[in-house]
Amino acid sequence: MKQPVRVAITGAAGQIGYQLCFRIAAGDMLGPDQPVVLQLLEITPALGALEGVVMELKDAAFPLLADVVATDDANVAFKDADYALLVGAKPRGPGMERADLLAENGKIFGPQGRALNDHASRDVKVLVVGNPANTNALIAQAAAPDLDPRNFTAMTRLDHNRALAQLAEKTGRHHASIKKMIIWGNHSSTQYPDIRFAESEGEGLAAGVDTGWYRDSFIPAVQQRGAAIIKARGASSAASAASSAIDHIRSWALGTPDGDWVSMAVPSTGAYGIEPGIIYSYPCVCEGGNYRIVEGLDVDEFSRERMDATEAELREEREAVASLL
Ligand SMILES: NC(=O)C1=CN([C@@H]2O[C@H](COP(=O)(O)OP(=O)(O)OC[C@H]3O[C@@H](n4cnc5c(N)ncnc54)[C@H](O)[C@@H]3O)[C@@H](O)[C@H]2O)C=CC1
Ligand SMILES: O=C([O-])CC(=O)C(=O)O
Repeated sequence: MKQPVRVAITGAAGQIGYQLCFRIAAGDMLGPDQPVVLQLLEITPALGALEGVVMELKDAAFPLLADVVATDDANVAFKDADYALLVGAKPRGPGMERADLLAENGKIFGPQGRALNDHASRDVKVLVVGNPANTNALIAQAAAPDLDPRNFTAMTRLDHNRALAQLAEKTGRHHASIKKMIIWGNHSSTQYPDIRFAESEGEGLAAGVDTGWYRDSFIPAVQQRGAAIIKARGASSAASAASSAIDHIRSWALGTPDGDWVSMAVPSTGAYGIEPGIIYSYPCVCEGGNYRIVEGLDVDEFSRERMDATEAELREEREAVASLL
Protein backbone atom coordinates (compact mmCIF):
# COMPACT_ATOMS: atom_id res chain seq x y z
CA MET A 1 0.00 0.00 0.00
CA LYS A 2 1.25 3.52 -0.84
CA GLN A 3 1.88 6.13 1.89
CA PRO A 4 -1.16 8.41 2.42
CA VAL A 5 -1.11 11.84 0.79
CA ARG A 6 -2.63 14.92 2.39
CA VAL A 7 -5.54 16.63 0.64
CA ALA A 8 -6.74 19.96 2.05
CA ILE A 9 -10.25 21.13 1.14
CA THR A 10 -11.53 24.57 2.11
CA GLY A 11 -15.26 25.23 2.46
CA ALA A 12 -15.56 21.52 3.14
CA ALA A 13 -19.05 21.77 4.64
CA GLY A 14 -20.41 23.70 1.64
CA GLN A 15 -22.25 22.30 -1.39
CA ILE A 16 -19.14 21.47 -3.42
CA GLY A 17 -17.10 20.43 -0.39
CA TYR A 18 -19.73 17.92 0.66
CA GLN A 19 -19.40 16.19 -2.71
CA LEU A 20 -15.61 16.40 -2.86
CA CYS A 21 -14.91 14.79 0.51
CA PHE A 22 -16.73 11.56 -0.31
CA ARG A 23 -15.51 11.16 -3.87
CA ILE A 24 -11.89 11.82 -2.90
CA ALA A 25 -12.14 9.38 0.04
CA ALA A 26 -13.56 6.81 -2.40
CA GLY A 27 -10.42 7.07 -4.57
CA ASP A 28 -11.96 8.92 -7.52
CA MET A 29 -9.28 11.61 -7.58
CA LEU A 30 -5.96 9.86 -6.98
CA GLY A 31 -6.77 6.25 -7.77
CA PRO A 32 -7.87 3.09 -5.98
CA ASP A 33 -4.43 2.40 -4.46
CA GLN A 34 -3.75 5.85 -2.97
CA PRO A 35 -4.76 6.38 0.69
CA VAL A 36 -5.63 9.96 1.65
CA VAL A 37 -5.72 12.12 4.76
CA LEU A 38 -8.45 14.74 4.38
CA GLN A 39 -7.65 18.10 6.01
CA LEU A 40 -10.88 20.08 6.07
CA LEU A 41 -11.11 23.83 6.62
CA GLU A 42 -14.23 25.82 7.47
CA ILE A 43 -15.05 29.14 9.06
CA THR A 44 -15.74 28.91 12.81
CA PRO A 45 -19.57 29.15 12.58
CA ALA A 46 -19.61 26.18 10.18
CA LEU A 47 -17.54 23.87 12.41
CA GLY A 48 -20.72 22.14 13.66
CA ALA A 49 -21.77 21.29 10.12
CA LEU A 50 -18.20 20.22 9.35
CA GLU A 51 -18.28 17.85 12.32
CA GLY A 52 -21.36 16.26 10.71
CA VAL A 53 -19.38 15.74 7.50
CA VAL A 54 -16.59 14.10 9.51
CA MET A 55 -19.12 11.80 11.21
CA GLU A 56 -20.48 10.72 7.83
CA LEU A 57 -16.99 10.18 6.42
CA LYS A 58 -16.28 7.85 9.34
CA ASP A 59 -19.63 6.10 8.87
CA ALA A 60 -18.86 5.39 5.22
CA ALA A 61 -15.77 3.36 6.29
CA PHE A 62 -13.79 4.17 3.13
CA PRO A 63 -10.81 1.77 2.86
CA LEU A 64 -8.60 4.58 1.46
CA LEU A 65 -9.38 7.15 4.16
CA ALA A 66 -6.36 7.17 6.49
CA ASP A 67 -7.40 10.11 8.69
CA VAL A 68 -9.57 13.25 8.79
CA VAL A 69 -8.64 16.62 10.28
CA ALA A 70 -11.36 19.26 10.74
CA THR A 71 -10.33 22.80 11.66
CA ASP A 72 -10.99 26.52 11.34
CA ASP A 73 -7.23 27.26 11.23
CA ALA A 74 -5.68 27.41 7.75
CA ASN A 75 -2.23 26.72 9.24
CA VAL A 76 -3.52 23.36 10.47
CA ALA A 77 -5.52 22.53 7.33
CA PHE A 78 -2.56 23.16 5.00
CA LYS A 79 0.10 21.46 7.16
CA ASP A 80 2.18 19.28 4.79
CA ALA A 81 -0.66 19.33 2.25
CA ASP A 82 0.20 17.67 -1.08
CA TYR A 83 -2.99 18.95 -2.71
CA ALA A 84 -5.10 21.97 -1.78
CA LEU A 85 -8.57 22.52 -3.21
CA LEU A 86 -9.58 26.09 -2.38
CA VAL A 87 -13.36 26.00 -2.62
CA GLY A 88 -14.46 28.01 0.42
CA ALA A 89 -15.91 31.29 -0.84
CA LYS A 90 -19.30 32.84 -1.43
CA PRO A 91 -21.23 31.67 -4.52
CA ARG A 92 -22.99 34.19 -6.78
CA GLY A 93 -26.74 34.55 -6.98
CA PRO A 94 -29.03 35.28 -9.95
CA GLY A 95 -28.10 38.36 -11.97
CA MET A 96 -24.53 38.56 -10.68
CA GLU A 97 -21.29 38.08 -12.63
CA ARG A 98 -18.59 36.05 -10.90
CA ALA A 99 -16.33 39.13 -10.80
CA ASP A 100 -18.93 40.79 -8.53
CA LEU A 101 -17.64 38.43 -5.82
CA LEU A 102 -14.09 39.72 -6.06
CA ALA A 103 -14.26 42.32 -3.28
CA GLU A 104 -15.67 39.87 -0.76
CA ASN A 105 -13.98 36.60 -1.76
CA GLY A 106 -10.61 38.09 -2.71
CA LYS A 107 -9.86 38.71 0.99
CA ILE A 108 -9.97 34.97 1.68
CA PHE A 109 -7.16 34.00 -0.66
CA GLY A 110 -4.26 36.15 0.60
CA PRO A 111 -4.25 34.62 4.10
CA GLN A 112 -4.74 31.13 2.64
CA GLY A 113 -1.84 31.68 0.22
CA ARG A 114 0.34 32.70 3.17
CA ALA A 115 -0.69 29.62 5.16
CA LEU A 116 0.15 27.42 2.16
CA ASN A 117 3.49 29.20 1.84
CA ASP A 118 4.32 28.55 5.48
CA HIS A 119 2.95 25.03 6.00
CA ALA A 120 2.21 23.05 2.84
CA SER A 121 4.45 20.58 1.03
CA ARG A 122 6.92 22.43 -1.25
CA ASP A 123 5.28 20.56 -4.17
CA VAL A 124 1.69 21.32 -3.19
CA LYS A 125 -0.67 21.35 -6.15
CA VAL A 126 -3.25 24.11 -5.64
CA LEU A 127 -6.61 24.29 -7.43
CA VAL A 128 -8.76 27.37 -6.84
CA VAL A 129 -12.49 26.76 -7.35
CA GLY A 130 -13.95 29.68 -5.33
CA ASN A 131 -15.01 32.52 -7.66
CA PRO A 132 -13.74 34.52 -9.38
CA ALA A 133 -11.37 31.56 -9.54
CA ASN A 134 -8.60 32.84 -11.85
CA THR A 135 -7.98 36.05 -9.95
CA ASN A 136 -8.36 34.40 -6.55
CA ALA A 137 -5.60 32.00 -7.64
CA LEU A 138 -3.43 35.00 -8.52
CA ILE A 139 -4.04 36.47 -5.04
CA ALA A 140 -3.11 33.19 -3.33
CA GLN A 141 -0.02 32.80 -5.50
CA ALA A 142 1.17 36.34 -4.73
CA ALA A 143 0.97 35.56 -1.00
CA ALA A 144 3.14 32.44 -1.37
CA PRO A 145 6.53 33.64 -2.62
CA ASP A 146 8.35 30.50 -1.42
CA LEU A 147 6.22 28.15 -3.52
CA ASP A 148 6.55 27.52 -7.25
CA PRO A 149 4.10 29.96 -8.89
CA ARG A 150 3.23 27.26 -11.45
CA ASN A 151 1.57 25.25 -8.73
CA PHE A 152 -1.31 27.73 -8.44
CA THR A 153 -4.09 26.88 -10.88
CA ALA A 154 -7.79 27.66 -11.26
CA MET A 155 -10.66 25.57 -12.53
CA THR A 156 -11.95 25.76 -16.09
CA ARG A 157 -12.38 21.99 -16.34
CA LEU A 158 -16.10 22.37 -15.65
CA ASP A 159 -16.35 24.66 -18.69
CA HIS A 160 -14.30 22.13 -20.69
CA ASN A 161 -16.65 19.32 -19.68
CA ARG A 162 -19.71 21.47 -20.44
CA ALA A 163 -18.30 22.17 -23.91
CA LEU A 164 -17.78 18.43 -24.49
CA ALA A 165 -21.39 17.78 -23.49
CA GLN A 166 -22.78 20.48 -25.81
CA LEU A 167 -20.72 19.35 -28.79
CA ALA A 168 -21.59 15.69 -28.14
CA GLU A 169 -25.28 16.53 -28.19
CA LYS A 170 -24.95 18.43 -31.47
CA THR A 171 -22.84 15.84 -33.30
CA GLY A 172 -24.40 12.65 -31.91
CA ARG A 173 -20.99 11.52 -30.62
CA HIS A 174 -20.48 10.33 -27.06
CA HIS A 175 -18.78 13.03 -24.97
CA ALA A 176 -16.09 10.57 -23.86
CA SER A 177 -15.01 10.09 -27.49
CA ILE A 178 -14.34 13.82 -28.03
CA LYS A 179 -10.76 14.99 -27.65
CA LYS A 180 -8.90 18.31 -27.91
CA MET A 181 -11.54 20.71 -26.65
CA ILE A 182 -10.17 24.06 -25.44
CA ILE A 183 -11.36 26.71 -23.01
CA TRP A 184 -9.24 29.86 -23.32
CA GLY A 185 -9.05 32.56 -20.67
CA ASN A 186 -11.21 33.38 -17.69
CA HIS A 187 -13.80 31.21 -15.89
CA SER A 188 -16.41 33.84 -16.70
CA SER A 189 -18.80 34.84 -19.45
CA THR A 190 -15.84 36.07 -21.56
CA GLN A 191 -14.23 32.61 -21.77
CA TYR A 192 -13.64 31.32 -25.30
CA PRO A 193 -14.68 27.69 -25.84
CA ASP A 194 -12.82 26.65 -29.00
CA ILE A 195 -13.82 23.56 -30.99
CA ARG A 196 -11.45 24.08 -33.94
CA PHE A 197 -9.26 21.13 -32.95
CA ALA A 198 -11.96 18.88 -31.47
CA GLU A 199 -12.04 15.37 -32.86
CA SER A 200 -13.82 12.08 -32.28
CA GLU A 201 -12.30 8.79 -33.39
CA GLY A 202 -9.70 10.67 -35.41
CA GLU A 203 -12.25 12.78 -37.27
CA GLY A 204 -12.35 16.58 -36.89
CA LEU A 205 -15.75 17.83 -35.69
CA ALA A 206 -15.65 21.59 -36.45
CA ALA A 207 -16.21 21.23 -40.20
CA GLY A 208 -19.43 19.29 -39.58
CA VAL A 209 -21.19 21.98 -37.50
CA ASP A 210 -22.30 25.26 -38.95
CA THR A 211 -20.54 28.43 -37.96
CA GLY A 212 -23.81 30.13 -36.95
CA TRP A 213 -24.55 27.40 -34.39
CA TYR A 214 -20.98 27.50 -33.12
CA ARG A 215 -20.83 31.27 -32.68
CA ASP A 216 -24.42 32.08 -31.70
CA SER A 217 -25.51 29.01 -29.73
CA PHE A 218 -22.58 26.89 -28.58
CA ILE A 219 -20.24 29.62 -27.32
CA PRO A 220 -22.92 31.53 -25.35
CA ALA A 221 -24.37 28.26 -23.97
CA VAL A 222 -21.00 27.27 -22.49
CA GLN A 223 -20.27 30.81 -21.28
CA GLN A 224 -23.67 31.08 -19.59
CA ARG A 225 -24.07 27.53 -18.30
CA GLY A 226 -23.27 28.47 -14.71
CA ALA A 227 -26.00 31.13 -14.76
CA ALA A 228 -28.46 28.66 -16.34
CA ILE A 229 -27.82 26.17 -13.52
CA ILE A 230 -28.36 28.89 -10.90
CA LYS A 231 -31.68 29.78 -12.58
CA ALA A 232 -32.81 26.15 -12.73
CA ARG A 233 -31.59 24.92 -9.35
CA GLY A 234 -31.72 28.10 -7.30
CA ALA A 235 -28.11 27.37 -6.32
CA SER A 236 -24.88 27.17 -8.27
CA SER A 237 -23.46 23.96 -9.76
CA ALA A 238 -22.14 21.69 -7.07
CA ALA A 239 -21.90 18.02 -8.06
CA SER A 240 -20.61 18.85 -11.54
CA ALA A 241 -18.18 21.39 -10.09
CA ALA A 242 -16.82 18.84 -7.60
CA SER A 243 -16.55 16.23 -10.34
CA SER A 244 -14.60 18.60 -12.56
CA ALA A 245 -12.28 19.58 -9.69
CA ILE A 246 -11.53 15.90 -9.24
CA ASP A 247 -10.89 15.61 -13.00
CA HIS A 248 -8.50 18.60 -12.87
CA ILE A 249 -6.35 17.17 -10.07
CA ARG A 250 -6.48 13.61 -11.44
CA SER A 251 -5.21 14.77 -14.84
CA TRP A 252 -2.48 16.89 -13.23
CA ALA A 253 -1.34 14.14 -10.86
CA LEU A 254 -1.81 11.05 -13.02
CA GLY A 255 -1.47 12.47 -16.55
CA THR A 256 -3.58 13.08 -19.66
CA PRO A 257 -4.17 10.31 -22.23
CA ASP A 258 -2.01 10.28 -25.39
CA GLY A 259 -3.48 12.47 -28.10
CA ASP A 260 -5.65 14.55 -25.78
CA TRP A 261 -5.34 17.61 -23.60
CA VAL A 262 -7.34 19.32 -20.85
CA SER A 263 -8.15 22.94 -20.06
CA MET A 264 -6.46 24.36 -16.96
CA ALA A 265 -6.18 27.98 -15.86
CA VAL A 266 -2.46 28.36 -15.16
CA PRO A 267 0.01 31.25 -14.84
CA SER A 268 0.54 32.58 -18.37
CA THR A 269 4.06 32.15 -19.69
CA GLY A 270 3.27 34.63 -22.45
CA ALA A 271 2.17 31.75 -24.71
CA TYR A 272 -0.19 32.88 -27.50
CA GLY A 273 0.69 36.52 -26.76
CA ILE A 274 -1.17 36.53 -23.44
CA GLU A 275 0.07 38.82 -20.65
CA PRO A 276 2.58 36.81 -18.59
CA GLY A 277 1.56 36.03 -15.02
CA ILE A 278 -2.24 36.25 -15.23
CA ILE A 279 -4.02 32.96 -14.54
CA TYR A 280 -5.33 32.10 -18.02
CA SER A 281 -6.97 28.90 -19.21
CA TYR A 282 -4.97 27.04 -21.86
CA PRO A 283 -4.96 23.56 -23.37
CA CYS A 284 -2.50 21.57 -21.21
CA VAL A 285 -0.88 18.16 -21.40
CA CYS A 286 0.01 16.52 -18.08
CA GLU A 287 2.72 13.95 -17.45
CA GLY A 288 4.71 12.84 -14.40
CA GLY A 289 2.82 15.23 -12.08
CA ASN A 290 3.57 18.27 -14.27
CA TYR A 291 1.56 20.20 -16.81
CA ARG A 292 2.71 22.03 -19.91
CA ILE A 293 0.80 24.42 -22.13
CA VAL A 294 0.18 23.04 -25.63
CA GLU A 295 2.00 25.52 -27.87
CA GLY A 296 1.97 26.24 -31.59
CA LEU A 297 -1.77 25.93 -32.32
CA ASP A 298 -3.00 28.15 -35.12
CA VAL A 299 -4.86 31.29 -33.97
CA ASP A 300 -7.30 32.70 -36.56
CA GLU A 301 -8.76 36.20 -36.49
CA PHE A 302 -11.99 35.23 -34.68
CA SER A 303 -10.01 33.33 -32.03
CA ARG A 304 -7.53 36.18 -31.57
CA GLU A 305 -10.37 38.57 -30.80
CA ARG A 306 -11.96 36.17 -28.32
CA MET A 307 -8.66 35.28 -26.64
CA ASP A 308 -7.77 38.96 -26.27
CA ALA A 309 -11.21 39.89 -24.87
CA THR A 310 -10.99 37.34 -22.05
CA GLU A 311 -7.37 38.36 -21.40
CA ALA A 312 -8.49 42.00 -21.10
CA GLU A 313 -11.03 41.00 -18.45
CA LEU A 314 -8.34 39.19 -16.45
CA ARG A 315 -6.07 42.23 -16.63
CA GLU A 316 -8.94 44.37 -15.32
CA GLU A 317 -9.56 41.96 -12.46
CA ARG A 318 -5.86 42.07 -11.63
CA GLU A 319 -6.00 45.88 -11.57
CA ALA A 320 -9.01 45.73 -9.25
CA VAL A 321 -7.10 43.63 -6.69
CA ALA A 322 -3.71 45.33 -7.10
CA SER A 323 -3.69 46.16 -3.38
CA LEU A 324 -3.88 42.43 -2.53
CA LEU A 325 -0.98 41.38 -4.79
N1 LIG B 1 -14.57 27.42 -10.82
C1 LIG B 1 -15.75 26.83 -11.03
O1 LIG B 1 -15.96 26.21 -12.09
C2 LIG B 1 -16.84 26.88 -10.01
C3 LIG B 1 -16.73 27.66 -8.87
N2 LIG B 1 -17.75 27.72 -7.95
C4 LIG B 1 -17.51 28.55 -6.76
O2 LIG B 1 -17.13 27.73 -5.66
C5 LIG B 1 -17.41 28.43 -4.43
C6 LIG B 1 -18.11 27.49 -3.43
O3 LIG B 1 -19.39 27.14 -3.93
P1 LIG B 1 -20.41 26.29 -3.04
O4 LIG B 1 -19.74 25.12 -2.42
O5 LIG B 1 -21.61 26.09 -3.88
O6 LIG B 1 -20.75 27.38 -1.90
P2 LIG B 1 -21.34 27.12 -0.43
O7 LIG B 1 -21.78 28.45 0.07
O8 LIG B 1 -22.29 25.97 -0.43
O9 LIG B 1 -20.04 26.65 0.36
C7 LIG B 1 -18.98 27.50 0.59
C8 LIG B 1 -18.39 27.09 1.93
O10 LIG B 1 -17.19 27.83 2.12
C9 LIG B 1 -17.11 28.18 3.47
N3 LIG B 1 -16.17 29.30 3.61
C10 LIG B 1 -16.41 30.61 3.41
N4 LIG B 1 -15.31 31.32 3.68
C11 LIG B 1 -14.35 30.44 4.02
C12 LIG B 1 -13.00 30.58 4.44
N5 LIG B 1 -12.42 31.77 4.53
N6 LIG B 1 -12.32 29.45 4.74
C13 LIG B 1 -12.90 28.24 4.65
N7 LIG B 1 -14.17 28.06 4.30
C14 LIG B 1 -14.90 29.14 3.99
C15 LIG B 1 -18.55 28.49 3.87
O11 LIG B 1 -18.72 28.39 5.28
C16 LIG B 1 -19.31 27.42 3.11
O12 LIG B 1 -19.49 26.24 3.89
C17 LIG B 1 -18.22 29.66 -4.83
O13 LIG B 1 -17.38 30.79 -4.89
C18 LIG B 1 -18.73 29.30 -6.22
O14 LIG B 1 -19.04 30.43 -7.00
C19 LIG B 1 -18.88 26.99 -8.09
C20 LIG B 1 -19.04 26.19 -9.21
C21 LIG B 1 -18.05 26.09 -10.25
O1 LIG C 1 -21.79 30.16 -12.23
C1 LIG C 1 -21.43 30.20 -11.04
O2 LIG C 1 -21.49 31.20 -10.32
C2 LIG C 1 -20.83 28.95 -10.45
C3 LIG C 1 -19.79 28.56 -11.42
O3 LIG C 1 -18.71 29.09 -11.43
C4 LIG C 1 -20.21 27.67 -12.50
O4 LIG C 1 -21.20 26.95 -12.38
O5 LIG C 1 -19.51 27.69 -13.52
